Amino acid sequence: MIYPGTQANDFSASPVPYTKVCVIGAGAWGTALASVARRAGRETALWGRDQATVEAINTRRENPKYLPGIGLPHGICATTDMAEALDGADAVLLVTPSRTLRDICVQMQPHLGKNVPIALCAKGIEAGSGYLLSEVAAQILDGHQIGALSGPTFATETAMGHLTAATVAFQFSYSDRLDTASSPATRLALSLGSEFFRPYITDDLVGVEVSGAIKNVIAIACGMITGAGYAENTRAALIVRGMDEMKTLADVLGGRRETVTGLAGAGDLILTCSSQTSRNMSLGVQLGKGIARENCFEGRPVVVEGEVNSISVMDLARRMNIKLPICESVFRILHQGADVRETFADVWSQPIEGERRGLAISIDHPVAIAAEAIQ
Ligand SMILES: NC(=O)C1=CN([C@@H]2O[C@H](COP(=O)(O)OP(=O)(O)OC[C@H]3O[C@@H](n4cnc5c(N)ncnc54)[C@H](OP(=O)(O)O)[C@@H]3O)[C@@H](O)[C@H]2O)C=CC1
Ligand SMILES: O=C(CO)COP(=O)(O)O
Repeated sequence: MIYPGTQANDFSASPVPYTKVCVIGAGAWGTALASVARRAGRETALWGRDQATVEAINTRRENPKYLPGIGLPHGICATTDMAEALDGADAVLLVTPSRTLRDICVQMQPHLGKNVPIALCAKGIEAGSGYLLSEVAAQILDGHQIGALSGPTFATETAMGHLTAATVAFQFSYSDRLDTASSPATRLALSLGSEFFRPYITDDLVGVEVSGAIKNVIAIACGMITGAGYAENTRAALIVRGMDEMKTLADVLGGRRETVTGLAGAGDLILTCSSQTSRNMSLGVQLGKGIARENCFEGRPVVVEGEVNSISVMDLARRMNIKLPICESVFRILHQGADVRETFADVWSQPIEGERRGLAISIDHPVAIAAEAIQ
């Protein structure tokens, strides 16, 4: 039955998969996504700046630097030549860390085919400007549709072929079935989907990007309280209140709260706030135990997006005049030398408020009332 105001799927307007997917960035996630594209049957190019890594991928089907010991599928063409990688590509996945995005877009721009869509796979907000990554890319790559791919996706697991789901977000209209079929979200989902990888689609790019940027900061917070000896109840509370911070930022930037409850928000929080495979959670645990930053990860440089993004998220929150207490705590501990236990105790004793923000409830916390009564 078709209900009034709804439309049946129009299978006559079938989406067409892309022919050649180019992945920019041969780190852990870029290499895993190249495997996803290849396993889905796409012609797949992988651009990396490190000659030794590129050679190892082409000759040994392994990325020894970022995914040691994990076999890659046949047929990924890795190269250090940006022009060669992008030649003939009709879809691009951009997978270098968020701080490199502006530079990489500038490098890509002369070699991109007309109208080729770009899905951003890094998680973050630009430092200094407070722009979403899609805003940065749109400033440089005029004429290209910009979207995102995000979700609960540890690169090692995806590369090994463990079942993984993610969200592909490009702006389009759900109400127009032709638009839906031709949207890059639909076409990219079709291009990457396989028995190992299940993409979902959405038009809420802002909700997906905000979720990805904040979840890394919340994962650091969960690591910090775990390392400092708090229990599971506390971590669960932080995950859910962290999700509220995502909803609040998504709301003011024009995203949808419901997106935050999906794979890119709740899904990624559940994954990265529960496992020390997450670099963000792992950094938090080490800091919570009192290990100095320079000694975390045994001194190896490791991309921890939440570390720098705690600064950009707070800059954006101040500009939008909203409060994000957990993100602010992480910022104060990481960048202002605040103490882990004192900072989270402070969050815990804030005035009691409605679980959904905006409700007109604000009463002193019982801890504060009890302290006053004793005096
Ligand atoms: N790893 C994961 O499980 C997931 C990661 N992500 C996101 O993907 C993004 C990339 O992370 P990930 O792949 O894990 O990072 P890695 O640390 O594994 O790899 C980073 C890659 O970026 C390259 N790189 C660094 N700086 C530059 C630069 N200035 N110009 C060009 N290339 C550069 C590195 O090259 P080189 O080796 O030469 O330094 C390396 O290939 C992050 O935003 C992360 O949050 C998202 C989902 C899952
Ligand atoms: O984003 C990720 C999984 O979805 C990877 O998380 P980390 O960067 O914390 O390792």
